[in-house]
This record gives sequence, C-alpha cells and structure tokens, in this order.
Amino acid sequence: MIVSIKNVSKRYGKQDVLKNINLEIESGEIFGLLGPSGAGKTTLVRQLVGLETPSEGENYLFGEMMPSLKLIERIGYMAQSDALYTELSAKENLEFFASLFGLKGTHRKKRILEVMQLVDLSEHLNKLVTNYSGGMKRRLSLASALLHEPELLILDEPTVGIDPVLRQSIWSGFYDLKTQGKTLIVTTHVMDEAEKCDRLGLIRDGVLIAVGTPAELKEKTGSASVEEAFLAYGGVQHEN
Ligand SMILES: Nc1ncnc2c1ncn2[C@@H]1O[C@H](COP(=O)(O)OP(=O)(O)OP(=O)(O)O)[C@@H](O)[C@H]1O
Repeated sequence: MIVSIKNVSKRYGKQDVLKNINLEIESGEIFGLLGPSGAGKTTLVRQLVGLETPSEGENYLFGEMMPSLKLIERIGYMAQSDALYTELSAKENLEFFASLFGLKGTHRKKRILEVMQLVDLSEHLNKLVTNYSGGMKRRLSLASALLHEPELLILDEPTVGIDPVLRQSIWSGFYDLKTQGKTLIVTTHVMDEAEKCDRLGLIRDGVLIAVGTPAELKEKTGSASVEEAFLAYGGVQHEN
C-alpha cells in the first residue's frame, strides 16, 4: 500500500472541509479524486504531500506518517497554481528544480530534455516563462514534478487549460509512467478524465461518497457514465 488515509478530518474554523476520510491507494495505480469545486480535493492532496496536517486522523505514505521530509524525493507534486519563476526560461526553471533534487551533469540535461518532450514543450526550452501561455505553464509545472522520477506523483488538476489533443498525449504519458510502476493520484472535475483512471474516489462536501473503478461505479448505480454515477451517489452537478 503506497497511500493509507486513516480517519482523516480537517476543520478550518467552523467549516468541516474533510470528514473522516479512509482510503488506501495501491502501488502502480492511477487513482482519480473526482469532485466539484470546493469538495476538498486540494486540501486532501496537500495533506498527502505534507503541506497541511489533518485536524484528526493520519496519512501514511510508503508506511511513514506524513508530513515526513525524508519522503520528499519519492514524491512528485504538481500544485493547482503553477509555482514557476516567470522571469527565468523554462530550462532555467527546470535546472533549478533539478538541483533541489540533486540531479547533476548529463543526467540532469537528459531528464530536462525528456520531460520537456513529454509535455511537448521541447521547442520552447529557452523561452522566458513570462511569455508562456497558461496551458504551457501547466505543462511546465508537470514537467518539473516529473524531473526526479518520483515513485508517487500527486497532480492537482494537471490538465486544466490544456487542449484535448495535448490532454490525450499527457494521459498517454501517465500510462507510460504507470507501466514503469509509478503510482499517480490525480484530482479532477472533468468526467472524461475520470474515466481514464484505474480507480476513483468520489468526493462531495468533504465526504468520500464512493470508491471503485469507473466500471464498478457505473455498474453499481446502473449508470451510463461516471457523471451519472456521481449524481446517483448523491454528488452535485459538476462544473465544466
Ligand atoms: N487554508 C484554508 N482556510 C480556510 N478554508 C479553506 C482553506 N483551504 C481550503 N479551504 C476551504 O475548504 C474547502 C475545500 O477546498 P479545496 O480547495 O480543498 O476544494 P477542491 O475540491 O480542491 O476545489 P477546487 O477544485 O476548486 O480546487 C473550500 O470551502 C475552501 O474554501
């Protein structure tokens, strides 16, 4: 078990943002957290990477309770808002992140070229990030999360602002990573993206209302789509 979330609740003031979440995620799966805006997805993944702590309960990654600094190198995290230095080029950004993870010399150069190719930005390596479009920044953030070849990737809405064609190619990259034995946790409120996950956790108002493969969730509710299944489980209409 790579991730084990045990009785996790989170309160901000009087608001219960996460309510007694229990979830286990296995090695080598693509796990999707699906839910409308404000459901608590970001709060949960920020806890998994150690940026937040639960009010109650515990999160374990690789058997260690989070937050744990020693796990940093095994985790790749892409936040919802891009953490990039806009006055630097893409290459300089990646060199900086690579250095944080101790990547050096030819290996570092090779990894930078590989991740830029995966996100289809090879031609824009030397461009200043300030001149990147929103979608390009998203892709560069993804590239930086992949640089150090983490075993577990936690991606908060990785394909927002990315067009459907490129979204496909990024997903094929996700499948390649899975084939290499990596585990991916992806938050989304896009239904077609949810269909691509091995398993899904449906979240509404801080409650994990259902967990299963897209096929199981549809079958159990007699639904034709994940969207219908989500509604059948008591989810609210998603935004586009
Ligand atoms: N630091 C904070 N202080 C107070 N409230 C917060 C904080 N962080 C999140 N919240 C609240 O917690 C709730 C869940 O937010 P969260 O960002 O986890 O949702 P989400 O499912 O990721 O939504 P989105 O898809 O829009 O990012 C929201 O009502 C939000 O306002």
